[in-house]
Amino acid sequence: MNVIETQHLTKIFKDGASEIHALNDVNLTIEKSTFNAVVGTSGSGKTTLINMLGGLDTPTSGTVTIDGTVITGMKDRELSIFRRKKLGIIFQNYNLVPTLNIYENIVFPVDLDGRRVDKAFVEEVIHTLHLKERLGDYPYQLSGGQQQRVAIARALAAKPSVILADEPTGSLDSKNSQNIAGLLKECVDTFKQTLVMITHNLELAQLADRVVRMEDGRIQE
Ligand SMILES: Nc1ncnc2c1ncn2[C@@H]1O[C@H](COP(=O)(O)OP(=O)(O)OP(=O)(O)O)[C@@H](O)[C@H]1O
Repeated sequence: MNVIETQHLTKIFKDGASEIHALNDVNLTIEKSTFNAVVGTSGSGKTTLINMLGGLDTPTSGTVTIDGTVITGMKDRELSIFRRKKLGIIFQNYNLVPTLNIYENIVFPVDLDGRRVDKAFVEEVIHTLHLKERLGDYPYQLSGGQQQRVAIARALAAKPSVILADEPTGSLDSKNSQNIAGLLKECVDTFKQTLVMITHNLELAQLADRVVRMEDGRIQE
């Protein structure tokens, strides 16, 4: 079953008189419960693609379907509810809530949705991400790498069917990157989640079931 599908997905950025074709007629299907790495040179369209899959930006043309629902053209409110229920997005800038402590940040999306937190699972995530000692702290007290780990924990805690990640281990050392990639892989296998992760790290890409290679806004598998 395909959990993600794009049809003729195109994004053109206008820059003065010139146009940048960041995505060029991308037709991508991603199967449920798979780990997908997106690789490609700088400027090839990876972040633009992830933003479109997460409904964070609107395509110039084409559509995105997630779990059978066409999200393209959805109203903002509808889209943010859909996103909260179905998607875990790990941003490059962590977007933690400054007035909530680390634990509250991690369970925030689940709380917002009025769902029960799976405490045992959240504890495992916290343990793997080495956040146990920091749960009562506030985001400003954490380093960039620690904040990144909180953002990953937050995305996983809600057990979304799709996890979108843009360089989730970008500011971490190689051992921590491997551990976190291992945890993400475990989530894919255990909870049948689907992961689409941009990475420049070829070691991490090797853990993936599929490597999607982008070049000039197109997929070159
Ligand atoms: N908001 C924007 N306005 C104008 N051009 C943009 C915008 N966002 C992206 N672009 C352009 O679209 C192209 C694709 O950018 P994108 O960020 O998707 O690449 P990327 O593969 O993620 O690169 P990197 O690996 O460096 O993060 C680039 O040429 C970029 O300059």
